[in-house]
Amino acid sequence: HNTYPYLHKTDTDDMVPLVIEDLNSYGLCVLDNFCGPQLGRAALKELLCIYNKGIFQDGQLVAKSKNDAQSIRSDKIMWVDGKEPFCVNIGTLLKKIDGLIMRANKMPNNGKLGQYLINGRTKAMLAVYPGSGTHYVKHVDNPNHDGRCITAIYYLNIDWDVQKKGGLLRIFPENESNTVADIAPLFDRLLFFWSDRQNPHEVQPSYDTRYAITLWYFD
Ligand SMILES: O=C(O)CNC(=O)c1n[nH]c2ccccc2c1=O
Ligand SMILES: [Fe+2]
Repeated sequence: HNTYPYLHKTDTDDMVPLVIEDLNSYGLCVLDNFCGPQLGRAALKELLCIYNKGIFQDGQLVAKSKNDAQSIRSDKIMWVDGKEPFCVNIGTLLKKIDGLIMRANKMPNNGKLGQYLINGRTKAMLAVYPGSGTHYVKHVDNPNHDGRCITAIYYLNIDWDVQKKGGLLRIFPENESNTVADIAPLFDRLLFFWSDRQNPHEVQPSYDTRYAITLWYFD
């Protein structure tokens, strides 16, 4: 597989053209250094604090082992709206992502993005893959027109080395049969992709604890 030349270092202060260009060309967009290490680390700290309170939901049931007592659980999640007192920095991060998506959606000549009128989003889903091979099987986020049009994932993994820790997100764009998009879940990286059948994707087995915050935008 060859992979996409879509990786952007966002030193330019206006990311809107990048988002429009890449969503139209590749159906996905990767923005690095999205909000800077300060806010990124503050958001990670809040996520860790919530996670260590043990209030995340149990991980998804992936495979029942032989005896029912154990079952392999995968990603653990928790939904927040970002206004909670323990999510101040996560809330600031979410506002930045909302602002970018809304500006891109309103921009004239924004191609396919103009076909949507984004008028809301889900709460933020905090997701932790606890390592030891936890993964997410190949799937489509919105296979049956539930209204979600764009998936936004913000990664918080400092010093993440995919060679050692796995946890790669692999997207299989439907109209690119021999091309995949391999996205490492790097700290302060923001990813957008169309949520529908255009983008089947999988989270490959992770061998360290892997943190992400996901939003789905509705039209
Ligand atoms: O973390 C990633 O890189 C990609 N992650 C996903 O595609 C993904 N997609 N759909 C979900 C639904 C419920 C709980 C977790 C998930 C989830 O991690
Ligand atoms: Fe997904």
